[in-house]
Amino acid sequence: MRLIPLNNAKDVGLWSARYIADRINKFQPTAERPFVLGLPTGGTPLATYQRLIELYQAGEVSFKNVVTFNMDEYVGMASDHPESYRNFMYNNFFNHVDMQEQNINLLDGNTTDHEAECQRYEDKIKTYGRINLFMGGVGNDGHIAFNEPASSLASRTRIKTLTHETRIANSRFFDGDINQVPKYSLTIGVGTLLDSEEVMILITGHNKAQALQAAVEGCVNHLWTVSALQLHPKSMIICDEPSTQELKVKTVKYFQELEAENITHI
Ligand SMILES: N[C@@H]1[C@@H](O)[C@H](O)[C@@H](COP(=O)(O)O)O[C@@H]1O
Repeated sequence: MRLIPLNNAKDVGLWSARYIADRINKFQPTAERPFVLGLPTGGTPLATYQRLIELYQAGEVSFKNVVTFNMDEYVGMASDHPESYRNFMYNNFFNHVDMQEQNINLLDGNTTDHEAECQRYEDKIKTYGRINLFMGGVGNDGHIAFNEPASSLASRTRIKTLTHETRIANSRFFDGDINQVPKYSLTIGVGTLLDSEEVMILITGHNKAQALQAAVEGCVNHLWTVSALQLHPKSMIICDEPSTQELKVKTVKYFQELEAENITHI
């Protein structure tokens, strides 16, 4: 695992956007051979999306031959609801770059057959071989996508019940009213994420400090699904200073020194 400790959330956005743009450009995607990018929602990746839009406007990257798969979606929320993850993605990213509509993949949380919808998603990913780079965030309780504590680390795309803690955390997007937060989601599984060629997780803010510690210093454990990154051959966490509060000074120093020496360490 590579850990990139940066100063603040803005730097996390700048660094991660530059990394994504460089990966796309190096890949030289074409219509026949697109770059496949996994994407999250949430407050954390907003700075990354903003910076990616700026890079696109500056002509430094194009998304014309990029295919995207989003991590998750609420169940039973109208697709035009301002807080649906579909809307979030169009408002904060897709509408501002040259993504092609047919290259955008989102889970449909309004289907009557959740199992078939999740299988469709898994099958669609397989038609591209695998996801080249999956970007993600993390919940306060260490969940990736909506893989809540005690999710199987071999799980695939499926319906999940959201924990009370996650619903409280996400109620900030619903006028602080937990009753408006959906109870279920469709989410890629931990196994789906681990199948990607590369995984990049963004972690910012002191409220994510325990999750970061579990991911880096803890054992692989289904109670902190982000810890499954330790099983991935090419995973990376980009974090800010407040989120490192629970890490040992020695741990942070170790990773800072690796980055200073520019060693790509996995
Ligand atoms: N399903 C999403 C996750 O993908 C996201 O990582 C998490 C943290 O979001 P934020 O970045 O807003 O803290 O929120 C939700 O639970």
